Amino acid sequence: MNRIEFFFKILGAVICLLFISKPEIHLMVEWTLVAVILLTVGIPHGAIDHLLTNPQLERRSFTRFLIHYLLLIAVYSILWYMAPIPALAAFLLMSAYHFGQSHFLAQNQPNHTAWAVYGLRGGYFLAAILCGDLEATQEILAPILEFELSPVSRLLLVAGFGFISGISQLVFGPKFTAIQALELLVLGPTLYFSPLLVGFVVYFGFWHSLPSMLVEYSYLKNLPFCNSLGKFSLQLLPFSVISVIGMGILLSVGTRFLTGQELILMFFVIISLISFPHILYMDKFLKEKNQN
Ligand SMILES: CC1=C(/C=C/C(C)=C/C=C/C(C)=C/C=C/C=C(C)/C=C/C=C(C)/C=C/C2=C(C)CCCC2(C)C)C(C)(C)CCC1
Repeated sequence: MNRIEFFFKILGAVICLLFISKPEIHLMVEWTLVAVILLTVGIPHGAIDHLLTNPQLERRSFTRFLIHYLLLIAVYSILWYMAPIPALAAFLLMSAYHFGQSHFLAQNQPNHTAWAVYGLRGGYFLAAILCGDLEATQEILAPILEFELSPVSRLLLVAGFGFISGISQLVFGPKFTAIQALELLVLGPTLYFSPLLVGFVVYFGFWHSLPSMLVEYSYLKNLPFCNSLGKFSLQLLPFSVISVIGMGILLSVGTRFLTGQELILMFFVIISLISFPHILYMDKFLKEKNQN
């Protein structure tokens, strides 16, 4: 594991432990953490999908890429509008796969079983984040979905996911690394006991976005316009800024009509919209460049 990645994963674990041991930490600190991680790695890691498709895109192919990207966002927005529960289910399933994928960035995985191994691994960590602070998850989802889960069943659900995820890797590969075993045994419970947004943003930032961004950098760093960290960061900027401005406008319109919890749901819906094309492009990129 890269030293930068290692440092931020340790930092992430420390942040979670701090919030677990001092639940009275002010909500403002939690939101600042969310904002900092999203703005520095969360949003930018998806903002160079065009370069991953083809670093030397000509004008025509770039326009085709943009239209395709925006069409996918539009189709998924319609699904959210017409059928929010299936849209949510699709979001959870694709997030599980996408998050799981980033636990295997350095390993080759035979294609026909990869979806199960990735989906179960990401599903385990997502389940730990969502079930660990179920009250907060329920509050956010309340405008579209009401559900109950007893404390025992949530624990069984998360443990079951973790167990099947471990078994699936033992059966289908790739070979377990010490880090992966540690993540299954230590990261899962840590996320389970963390407050919802802290667990989510730490995992999303340091276990998904940062490692993905490092893979993107190592792919692009031989090209003249990306051959230093400064130039790479410049490439991340345009679409990150456009996305942040777009999200800001939508959320500030939302503040006029929506309650606090509804706004948080709206925020996740917006994230799901930009994540849909990103997940497809990233999957293609990783399969071609990294994972066979
Ligand atoms: C390129 C481009 C662009 C940009 C892009 C970007 C910037 C992207 C990004 C991307 C991204 C940034 C992605 C992300 C992803 C994420 C995810 C995948 C997530 C998931 C999550 C979840 C799953 C959640 C869950 C939950 C919680 C946590 C709580 C509450 C409840 C719920 C369930 C919601 C634009 C559009 C401008 C234009 C065109 C081109």
